[in-house]
Amino acid sequence: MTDIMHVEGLCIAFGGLKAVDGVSFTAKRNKITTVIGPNGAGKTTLFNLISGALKPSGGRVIIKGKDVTGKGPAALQEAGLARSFQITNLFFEMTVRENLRLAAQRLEPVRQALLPLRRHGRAADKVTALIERFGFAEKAHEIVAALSHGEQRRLEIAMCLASEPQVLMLDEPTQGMSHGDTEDTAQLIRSLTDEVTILLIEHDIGLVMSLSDHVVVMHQGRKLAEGIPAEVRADSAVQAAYFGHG
Ligand SMILES: Nc1ncnc2c1ncn2[C@@H]1O[C@H](COP(=O)(O)OP(=O)(O)OP(=O)(O)O)[C@@H](O)[C@H]1O
Repeated sequence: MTDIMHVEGLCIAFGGLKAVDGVSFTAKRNKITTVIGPNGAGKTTLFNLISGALKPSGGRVIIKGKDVTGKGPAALQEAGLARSFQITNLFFEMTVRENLRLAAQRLEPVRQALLPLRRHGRAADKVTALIERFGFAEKAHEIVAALSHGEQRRLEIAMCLASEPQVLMLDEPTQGMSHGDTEDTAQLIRSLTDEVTILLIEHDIGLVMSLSDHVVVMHQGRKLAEGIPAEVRADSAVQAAYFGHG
């Protein structure tokens, strides 16, 4: 089965404002689906509905055939969903390795949590693999506060992967990064699709075009268009609403 997540007719209103108004799309396994749209289009609210931070007033979220609509973040994590929160999940006074070790703790049996951290085992192996993959070998023992902003953002993504999710939601993962860091992070995100399905919010249109397999365009709470990057870019309604010309 290539579909891993179905979003069906999600809705929520704040007062009279329909922030997300009947949005549906499907995320394909091991692909990158990117949600774009002008400021206030409803992208973050859509992510909040999918990740369980907000309960929709209508519609459903199905992950691997299971209805997870309105379930809390813990149940969604159980269903295989992880969301990066722009470095707010990091412990700044702990080292890179310690942060990853905490994030990977979920892989250990519950009784293990009561014992001192083990040097070997599934969680420890995962941490070592992530340090390697994310290029932190030389910084594993540095405290997070000493890392650059780009490194902190990358560590946050690595932390999300530590619990071995199947769907990873990233909200503007390269925001505030230098050009070089953006390129490296884009390459890294692309490489992650061999193990995870990615759902992205991104404003940098160059990145959207080069990174996405599928693009969902939102405008005023609704889905305006979807398709492969070249298709949505050529769509006249998208050009008028998003690129500012038609
Ligand atoms: N908790 C809330 N209460 C009231 N209105 C809200 C709330 N959250 C979002 N909104 C409104 O819903 C609309 C959609 O906001 P949202 O943040 O989802 O848009 P966005 O596409 O993510 O925008 P941006 O690109 O600027 O982050 C906006 O008009 C916003 O003001």
